[in-house]
Amino acid sequence: MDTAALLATAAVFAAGVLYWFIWVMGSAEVKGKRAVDLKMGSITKDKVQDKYKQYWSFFRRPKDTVESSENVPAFVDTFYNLVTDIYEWGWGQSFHFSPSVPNRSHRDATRIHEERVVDLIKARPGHRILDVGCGVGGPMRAIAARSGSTVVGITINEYQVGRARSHNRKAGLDGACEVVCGNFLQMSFEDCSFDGAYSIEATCHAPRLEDVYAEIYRVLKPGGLYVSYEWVTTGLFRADDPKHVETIQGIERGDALPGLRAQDQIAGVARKVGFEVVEERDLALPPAGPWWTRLKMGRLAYWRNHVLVSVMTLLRFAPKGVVEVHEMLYETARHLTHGGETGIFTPMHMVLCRKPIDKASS
Ligand SMILES: C=C(CC[C@@H](C)[C@H]1CC[C@H]2C3=CC[C@H]4[C@H](C)[C@@H](O)CC[C@]4(C)[C@H]3CC[C@]12C)C(C)C
Ligand SMILES: C[S@@+](CC[C@H](N)C(=O)[O-])C[C@H]1O[C@@H](n2cnc3c(N)ncnc32)[C@H](O)[C@@H]1O
Repeated sequence: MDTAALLATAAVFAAGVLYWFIWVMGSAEVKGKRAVDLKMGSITKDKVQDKYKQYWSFFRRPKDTVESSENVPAFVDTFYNLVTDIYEWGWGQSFHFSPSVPNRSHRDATRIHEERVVDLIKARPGHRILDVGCGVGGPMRAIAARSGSTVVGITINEYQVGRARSHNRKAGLDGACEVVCGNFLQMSFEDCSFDGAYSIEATCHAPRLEDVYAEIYRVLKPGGLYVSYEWVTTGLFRADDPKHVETIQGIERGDALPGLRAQDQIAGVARKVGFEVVEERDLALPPAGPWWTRLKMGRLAYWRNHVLVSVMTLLRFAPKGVVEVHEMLYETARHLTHGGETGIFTPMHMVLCRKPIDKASS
């Protein structure tokens, strides 16, 4: 091949890559995602690698030390600085799973799973509802819109607060949705100040579940309902099966969890802090459609995203650590899928609780 032909081939190839790059970004924008905006939360380029290493060294430390429990909220905050943009970009504004629904889109299935909360806690106009661990507010907006209630969300991550407020404004729901930055283990809200509360796949980050449940109990009005979708191991999990252990530890490490609890512990914790348990059920069990199929179907997209984040890192649109964080999430998706397929793990063990009517705070 002579030089001219070589140059022409190279030019065609470069144009192809550029066209593909623009197409990927364009299609992501059409779906409402922000392909060019992988800033990694509030972390600057140079700090991403350090934070990422810090995150891993934390999760490799021996478990159950008092010191690590105290540090959990700070590391969870670091984790969300690392993953929030990728989550939003690759999953949407709701950071949770949902049972798949035949002939319905992921978006619909997500909304259905969120709106179920409205019926469970009987949220209605005039109510003030607490969203414990609100992320960037996908569930909050769906629940406020559906119920006519006012929803107040709390998240430990400052970056998510900004994202959630901006989404609330764009959705015209900033009058109905409020977002505060804080630790759900020590909330600044008044005793008995909420008519209802919910947490969607968030309390799994608490080192001791009783601490967050006790706080929710405190801020609920007597008679108020609280529902939680909990991440737990099921009765099928065998601690003496190395593959089970690898999967569960993979889920814990890749999702910043201090340790998954067993399904049969949840109601006991709720009762211990004073709640009446109204209902308890794994929403992932049949006839519910599998929640993990959405993760499985994304293999091609993961590869595309990997190329995209690599190119963006190369062009310095994204900080260095993004590629590694993306790889870590890919690995986590594998563990989550295995957890779902084997049935040893569920992200939607639902527990519905009531604060007894004759009790004031604590
Ligand atoms: C409740 C929690 C988060 C649950 C899920 C929202 C996220 C768990 C794993 C995440 C993802 C895994 C693979 C990513 C993929 C490699 C990337 O290309 C696009 C984004 C992913 C699909 C990402 C999206 C969010 C999750 C599904 C935990 C933290 C308690
Ligand atoms: C997986 S996300 C779920 C977000 C939201 N519920 C949703 O479904 O989109 C978990 C959320 O819990 C929040 N969180 C974890 N630990 C927290 C803590 N100690 N205090 C406040 N928020 C916390 C995280 O910041 C994040 O917003």
